Amino acid sequence: MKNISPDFIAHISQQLNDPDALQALLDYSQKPLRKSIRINPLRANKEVVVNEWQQAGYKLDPIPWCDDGFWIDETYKPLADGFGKLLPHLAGQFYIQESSSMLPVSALFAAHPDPTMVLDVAAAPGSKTTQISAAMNNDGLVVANELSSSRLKVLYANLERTGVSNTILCHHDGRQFGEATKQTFDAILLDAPCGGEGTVRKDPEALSNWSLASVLSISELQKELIMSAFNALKPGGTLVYSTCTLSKEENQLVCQHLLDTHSNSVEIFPLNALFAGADKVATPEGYLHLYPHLFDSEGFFVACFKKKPTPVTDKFNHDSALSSRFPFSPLTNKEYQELEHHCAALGWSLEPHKKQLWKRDNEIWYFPQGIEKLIGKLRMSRIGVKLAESHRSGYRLQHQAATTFGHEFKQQVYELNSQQAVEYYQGRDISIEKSDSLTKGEVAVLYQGTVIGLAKNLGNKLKNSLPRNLVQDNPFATL
Ligand SMILES: C[S@@+](CC[C@H](N)C(=O)[O-])C[C@H]1O[C@@H](n2cnc3c(N)ncnc32)[C@H](O)[C@@H]1O
Repeated sequence: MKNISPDFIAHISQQLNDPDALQALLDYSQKPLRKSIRINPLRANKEVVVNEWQQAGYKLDPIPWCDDGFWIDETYKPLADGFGKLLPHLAGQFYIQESSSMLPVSALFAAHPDPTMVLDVAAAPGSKTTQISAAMNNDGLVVANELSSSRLKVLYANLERTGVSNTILCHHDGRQFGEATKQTFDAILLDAPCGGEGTVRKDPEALSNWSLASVLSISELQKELIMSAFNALKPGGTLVYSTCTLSKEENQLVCQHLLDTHSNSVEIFPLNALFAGADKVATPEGYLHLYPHLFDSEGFFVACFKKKPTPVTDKFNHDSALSSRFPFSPLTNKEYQELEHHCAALGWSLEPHKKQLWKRDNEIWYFPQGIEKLIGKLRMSRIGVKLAESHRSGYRLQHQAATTFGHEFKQQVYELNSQQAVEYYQGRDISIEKSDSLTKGEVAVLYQGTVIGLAKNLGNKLKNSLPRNLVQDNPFATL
């Protein structure tokens, strides 16, 4: 039995104003949450992954608001705990993501189908950043920001695992963007820090210490964050505000604060028709307010706004730069040609990426398109993908070069079977039959057609090049 504070029940009962809905909410709060995944088109083919799950005895039910999202029907076979250690998950073929959490990004792309510069204000652990990058097919640029340093590391690990290459990681307070990068982004997601009232099915203690004082206090932060995000939006841009909480104080009233303050320049983009059945959870304003019992999910709130395309009077006069240091420079022609020559051994042409290659000391990096517009404005913790390091003996490709661009390699690729892939993730070398199609040196290793990393072909074995921090204790191959 979940421990739900009577103060919360009294508060939400007033807002719901419907005894049957309250009872349904309390009943569903006691039920375990059904699990869901989002297939990652950057690393996998949807049909192949769905087929794999079906072969393993699971039914996957499509989530109506996300083309790549599925609920896992465990009726016939319960899922093992820790299925994050499953090879296709380690390979980034899917992301374990609660169904309602897929909604904000769907709303953002419905309102703004082709953004080139996106800001994710509160991004860790990265379920929505990875969803955004997948929807952009890794093109354009996403600033993924997170205030907490420990959560920033998890965010980076998830971007790395899922083959995302178009992000800049930042570690700012989200309230700084409005001044540092005013009118810069086509689209902004503010998946705000919140009271988490909608998460009780997953976290039994989420509602045990509820207090109105803490709801009101966090709503002040949310108001500052939404105002800052709106200022960072280009005219004509789209802002999505979302939370996993239920009280109006953290949802509708935060949105109302934006509407009241910017009444001349903001309009609501209604979400009533976002997916079949959306009207069932739509508020009179056109926001979506999912109580857990309505779609058998977590509780969630999503609102979408457009900044009117007319010029707006801006109360800020100057961008207030958060950094001026940028220790990178573009590659010289000679450096580019040397690296191109090295990559040719893998049948990989760097030509399409030429303008996005930068260097710092002996490191070569691939940066997202549009980075120039942000240089000097933000302190960037990590940009794009580290491709290679130069050493006296020549270049050495890095793990992420393979996981991000490995699908472009035409030679020196080796498909591992399940047992070999398990050994690869355990950090072990892999014995192979001598292969005529491989020369000695760098090889990209694949699992189920997805490049999972690099190895060095020594003839009868592949020497493992998986970075130490990615080595796993108990990876497993079958569901
Ligand atoms: C709801 S979670 C974000 C979940 C994430 N969008 C996802 O889908 O994986 C909110 C995040 O906001 C971060 N946060 C809290 N205060 C912040 C602030 N002032 N600026 C930026 N991020 C903040 C928290 O550390 C937390 O990671």
